[in-house]
Amino acid sequence: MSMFGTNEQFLIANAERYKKLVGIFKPTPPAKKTSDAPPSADMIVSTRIRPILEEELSQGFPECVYPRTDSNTIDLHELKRPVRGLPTLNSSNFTLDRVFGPEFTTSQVYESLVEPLVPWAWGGGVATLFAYGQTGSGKTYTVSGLEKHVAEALTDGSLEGERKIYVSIIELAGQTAFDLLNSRKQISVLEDSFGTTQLAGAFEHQITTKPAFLDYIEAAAALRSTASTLKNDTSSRSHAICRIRIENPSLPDSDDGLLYLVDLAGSEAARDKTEHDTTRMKEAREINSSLSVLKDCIRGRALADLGVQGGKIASSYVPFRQSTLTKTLKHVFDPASSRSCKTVVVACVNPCLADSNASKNTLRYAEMMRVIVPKAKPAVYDPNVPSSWDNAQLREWIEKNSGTPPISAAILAPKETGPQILRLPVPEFLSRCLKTEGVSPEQAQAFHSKLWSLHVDSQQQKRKPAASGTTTAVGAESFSKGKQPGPLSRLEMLDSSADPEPRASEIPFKGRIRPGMVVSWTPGPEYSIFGAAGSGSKTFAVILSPTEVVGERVRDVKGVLVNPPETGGKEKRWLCAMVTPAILPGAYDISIWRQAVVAEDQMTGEVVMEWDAATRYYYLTV
Ligand SMILES: Nc1ncnc2c1ncn2[C@@H]1O[C@H](COP(=O)(O)OP(=O)(O)OP(=O)(O)O)[C@@H](O)[C@H]1O
Repeated sequence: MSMFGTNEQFLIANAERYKKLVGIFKPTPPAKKTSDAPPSADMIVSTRIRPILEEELSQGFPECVYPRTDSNTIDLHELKRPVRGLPTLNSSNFTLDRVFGPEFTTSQVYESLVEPLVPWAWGGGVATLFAYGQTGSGKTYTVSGLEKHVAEALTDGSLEGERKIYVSIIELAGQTAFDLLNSRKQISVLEDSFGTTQLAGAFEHQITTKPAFLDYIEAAAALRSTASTLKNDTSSRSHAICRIRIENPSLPDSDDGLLYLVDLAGSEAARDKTEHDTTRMKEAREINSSLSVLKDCIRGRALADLGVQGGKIASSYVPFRQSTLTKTLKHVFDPASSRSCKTVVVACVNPCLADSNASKNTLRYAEMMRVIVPKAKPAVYDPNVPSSWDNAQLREWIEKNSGTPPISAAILAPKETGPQILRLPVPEFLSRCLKTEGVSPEQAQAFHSKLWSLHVDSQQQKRKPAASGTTTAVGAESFSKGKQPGPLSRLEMLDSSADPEPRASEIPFKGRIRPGMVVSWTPGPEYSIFGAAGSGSKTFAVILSPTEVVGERVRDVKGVLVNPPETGGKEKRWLCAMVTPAILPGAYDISIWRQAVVAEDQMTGEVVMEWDAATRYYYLTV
């Protein structure tokens, strides 16, 4: 009996005819939508086709994928078995941002895709590489090779400044995670009540030299493959996540840089794995669903980033809570973390004709992940719209607006345009400012806020219908002058947290606290995490009600009773909903179900927030 199934026998028997048909194949142009527009600069979807292996060649299978030499399009040919007559060719093509054929080395792939991610993470950004594809398509080969190059780049002293580097490597199978740098100990992926994903129990190891780094990478790989042999090939059915955290000791308050290298679970079972027991099928379903959520998250995040860059804000939804994988990668996907991200996807393809179906699915999935930048008309220069500035215009603005001493524009923006400087990770922006002699961290921070508030204002202006006038809180302004609200301002009032009381500003805010008022507050130790989270140090909350009217069993976000029976305190306390920073710097969300108890003593002032229907976020009104 042959070791091959009927389809494989058919392919081997018709290999010569197949090759002849491929030889005379006339390529058709790829679909317009995918080939014309430029890809997003911060999101690259590529494919790597591994060489056909000796074993596959000796079995007599031809190759099925053919990169075109003049474009990023790949042709994939299958042999169709007709009801009668000779087999015919069934061809499809796929266009991606970059294509690496079998002749490309891992070094070349690194230079093209990953090298730019390293200084990005070093500067405080978030960078992620995902490799996925069918079992045996070269994911591990690719990721482990790339990890070695990353280890080299991070430790060879070529990057500027001092950093502390920490690495952790975990494996994720379904809902379960294992620490690959701690004897594969099981750890838990939890999202605490503050929305922070915790890899409870995962070790982080500080790295100072390349050999130490490589030792960790190898130890993790060895552990993964031993576990795999013992447990029936688990490696291809789990995700491996190598997380490198980069701390900048000179900016202790800034976000750490993050570089993730992710070797994803095989997208489908290999051809020769036939045992489809229920556990296996359940696993396969889980993997498929996590890969599908991942695709939506990658696309959603890339679209949201395009919006930040000054383009039209695409309505995008990032369903990162829907799978453990994307929850673990919360920093990459959470729209509430306004971090600058770069993402690279490598779709690994096995070129063997017998696996053409899996390869087709891999390439199709890759194509779906691609985000095409809509062809925009070049922005017309406007001094109040940072996203319309070229490098010279940006530099001029920096020199004039950065205070004393003026921040060197040549150091802050050697070649960046307005949209590019807005995308720069905040720590990198601040580090560059601090290179000008005499500039203090406060000046750098204030200057960053100045640029961003100009940007956010210009975006709001663009979205405001002309009739509604200025962006100031109309309610507050007209009432404080003692005017009765006109029909227009009453309408706007409904979108603003401004006090409806005409002479509100004459009364200190603590004398007129009411549901819906937004206050700034300094969280006590019990909610200290709110102070640390988000952009900047300000924390805001929306008043819901006095605590004493709340039922006895109601609990806050920490699980603490809001109105315990034994309270006899005189201090006035209010139940509040948290205000959390949204993806656009300067924009906020109200987390109505994330509630905290705020004592009046902790409140430092009223702030006015305004709802913007176009972006679906709240903004502070000055
Ligand atoms: N670019 C390449 N050049 C040479 N050999 C390669 C290349 N890519 C992969 N291989 C070889 O192909 C085989 C399968 O690769 P690899 O183990 O990386 O696949 P995988 O997708 O990670 O599989 P799994 O999901 O089962 O872990 C290995 O023997 C590997 O050495």
